Parts: sequence; structure tokens; C-alpha cells
Amino acid sequence: MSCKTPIIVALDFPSADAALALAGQLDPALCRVKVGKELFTRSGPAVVEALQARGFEVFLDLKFHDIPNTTAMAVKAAAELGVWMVNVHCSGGLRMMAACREVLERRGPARPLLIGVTVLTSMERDDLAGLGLDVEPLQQVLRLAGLAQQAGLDGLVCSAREAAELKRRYASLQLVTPGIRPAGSAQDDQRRILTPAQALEAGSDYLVIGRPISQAADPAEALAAVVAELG
Ligand SMILES: O=c1ccn([C@@H]2O[C@H](COP(=O)(O)O)[C@@H](O)[C@H]2O)c(=O)[nH]1
Repeated sequence: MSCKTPIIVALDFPSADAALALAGQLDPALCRVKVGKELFTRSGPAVVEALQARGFEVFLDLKFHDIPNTTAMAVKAAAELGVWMVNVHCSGGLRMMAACREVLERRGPARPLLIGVTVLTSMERDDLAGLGLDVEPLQQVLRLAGLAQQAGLDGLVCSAREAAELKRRYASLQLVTPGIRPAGSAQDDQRRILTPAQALEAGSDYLVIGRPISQAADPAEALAAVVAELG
């Protein structure tokens, strides 16, 4: 089933049953789904396979961050699961990202998109200062984006707030943006947020949306509202 929208719904649940119950209310023509650390740690590859069997393309969001060989082998394992997208932290460095790219290239065109996580959307300037980085998030994102492009990655995880500048400098990188909040929804722990329409306008290629859909009284209706907002 090919998906007609840029929406990726984050299935952040403590069990496969809960994730599959939500997926059962969603249409794979209207969204892709994301399996992250909580769900994968509890349910493993089986939940990915169950979602694929229901027609969903899966973004395996495990944000690998380790030495080059370990990370590349983890990316290879993800590719063997047949996921649509996989990611690593850009702060693992150029050699680590290049090793991941190389291991996927050996698979030919039937490989997942390889995406680099820049600065988490939950972080703002003060959080970076706590890490010893006396810069605005945009500056750090741009620095990591340059490395990701050099390593041959397909795209970045960033905030939609950085999308316009990233598209201007790195037009070929696909931008995957969490921190999406429809007007009126809770910010939760996110800091660098935009609405779905603002994110698309800024240049996001994919919008990752979790709680505003997964915790809605009617998730299918919440998804339909985002689809309608995007026109
Ligand atoms: O910088 C990042 C990277 C990943 N995420 C993930 O996206 C979803 C967002 O969920 P919401 O409920 O819409 O906040 C979540 O799975 C995160 O792990 C991110 O938010 N920011």
C-alpha cells in the first residue's frame, strides 16, 4: 500500500496489543507508523512484522548511537527486517554514519532510508548549554547536517523550525520532523514545535506525530483532521 501523506504516527505504547489496536484504527494510505524504543524493547521485531502485514511502512526509530561497526550492524539488522526508514544519531560522527551508509549500499536499491538525528525536538538553547554547547539549536543542527550530508545519509530528524534553512543549504536531504502540534494541543515535553501546516510550509518532508493522535479520544478523526489541515 503506498501512503499518500507525509504523516508518520508514533506508536509509543507499552505493548504490541496497544500499538496494533491503534494501528487498526488507522489507514496505511493516510499514514506511515513509527516504532520507537519503548515498543521495540517490549515487543521486538514481531510488532514490526505485524504492522507490515497490515500494510504499514515502518520507521524504526531506535536512534542508534555507538561505535561505527556496532551501529552499522544494527542498521543492517533493521534493513533485514524490511523497515522503510531507520535512524542513527549524527553525533556518533562522520565515520559512524558513513559505515551505516556503506552497509546499506551493499543491499542495492531495496534498502531503508537512512536518517540522522540532529538535535532532539525536546531540547532548547539551555539544554545544549548544559552539554557544554553554547549555541542555538539551529547552529548545532546545521553543523550535524553538514556531517550527515558528507556521510551520504538520506535525511535528517530535526525540528520543522529548522526546515527552511536546512532546505536552503541541503536541498537533497529529506527532513523528518517530530515536535508537530496541531493548534490547541498540549506541548508535552516538546520544545521546538510547529503545527502540521506550518511544518509543511517550512519544508518538512515527513511529519512525526505521536500523542496528538495516539492519545486522542478518536485517533482516526485526529489523523483525518491533520490530513485535512495539510490539504
Ligand atoms: O528529536 C526528536 C526525535 C524523535 N522524536 C520522537 O517522535 C515522537 C514524537 O511524539 P509526540 O507524542 O508527538 O511528542 C516520539 O516517539 C519521540 O521519540 C522526537 O519527539 N523528537
